Amino acid sequence: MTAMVSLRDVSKVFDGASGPVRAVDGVTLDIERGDVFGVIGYSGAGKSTLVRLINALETPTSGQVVVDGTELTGLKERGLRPARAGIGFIFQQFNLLKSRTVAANVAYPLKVAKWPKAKREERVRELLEFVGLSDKAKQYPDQLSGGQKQRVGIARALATSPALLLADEATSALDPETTKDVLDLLRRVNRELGVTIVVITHEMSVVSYLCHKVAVMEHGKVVEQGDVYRVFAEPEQPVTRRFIGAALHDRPRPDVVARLRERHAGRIVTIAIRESEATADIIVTERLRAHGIDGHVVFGGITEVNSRPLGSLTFALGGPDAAIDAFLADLRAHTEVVEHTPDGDDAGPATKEVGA
Ligand SMILES: Nc1ncnc2c1ncn2[C@@H]1O[C@H](COP(=O)(O)OP(=O)(O)OP(=O)(O)O)[C@@H](O)[C@H]1O
Repeated sequence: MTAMVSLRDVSKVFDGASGPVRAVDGVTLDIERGDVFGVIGYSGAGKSTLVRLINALETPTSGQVVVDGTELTGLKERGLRPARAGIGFIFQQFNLLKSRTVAANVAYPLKVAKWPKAKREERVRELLEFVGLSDKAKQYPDQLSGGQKQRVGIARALATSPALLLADEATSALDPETTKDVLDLLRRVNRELGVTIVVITHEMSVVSYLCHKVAVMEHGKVVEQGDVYRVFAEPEQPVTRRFIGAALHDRPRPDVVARLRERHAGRIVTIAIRESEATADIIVTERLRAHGIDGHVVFGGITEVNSRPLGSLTFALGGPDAAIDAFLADLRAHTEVVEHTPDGDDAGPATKEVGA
């Protein structure tokens, strides 16, 4: 089966005030059917332009864009219309019609598509039930909370049963609790309705909660892409590491290490917890006992990335140095271990096999 979205060496150049701007620069990627695909990057990285190329609101300067088997490149306005109709869109600012009720907002694309009234009403009922807003049908957008407005936005985007849903910063205007509700709804859209979702975001937490795959953008280029867990566990690019550092608060920063050292006697060591070491706490506890040394957790956390555990735990270790060295060598055969020494971080011998 072909990919839902396929970009081949796609570039978009705008005429900026001070010369041409390569908003998207030679991007090649495939978004498979049924995936939730995240596109992450800082402001100006080219994310919005990339989505606008996928839904044919922009035409590429060069390269090829294929959506659901249709090559968009070269199509005229009339040819683009059916392609756009197969794509749902949700926005940061919801873009609801204030003067119309919730039901009328959801019905709007069906009206445009000339559905008969009775069919429209039935579909709206079904959609409002799916997003949990059946009781709000007659209310107006201003009477709803941000999360409820985005639910209406999602219902409206799904009205004509698109195979692809594009979400551009869809949760950026929401608080964390509401964000989680909306992300849970998007998960259901993907799992229960089989809709492929492309999520544009600057928040790594959104990617780790919702996405299967991720592409990291910087200066118009995709600098890294792949399985979300792999990218989180083994980031290759500095920009990716910065995003992950902001999402995982489990690795102590230098100032935190300095405070830990003041508070705790012994050697301070951070141990990575990966899915391959799902029982890492047991391994650590067992090895501590086997080597006859003391250790207690002083910092860290384990989070879920794509529903799999990832994080790290920092220990203060006490006992004879030789025993601690043997313990660290032992653990390094299983996972990444960093010792925070007064001279800086020591990741151990370069030949260690990380995550083996
Ligand atoms: N119509 C346009 N004309 C000129 N320059 C543009 C146009 N649209 C985007 N750009 C420029 O292209 C670059 C990428 O913009 P884009 O909006 O795609 O980035 P982004 O990653 O979505 O950022 P943000 O999250 O701030 O929207 C920016 O430098 C932007 O100024």
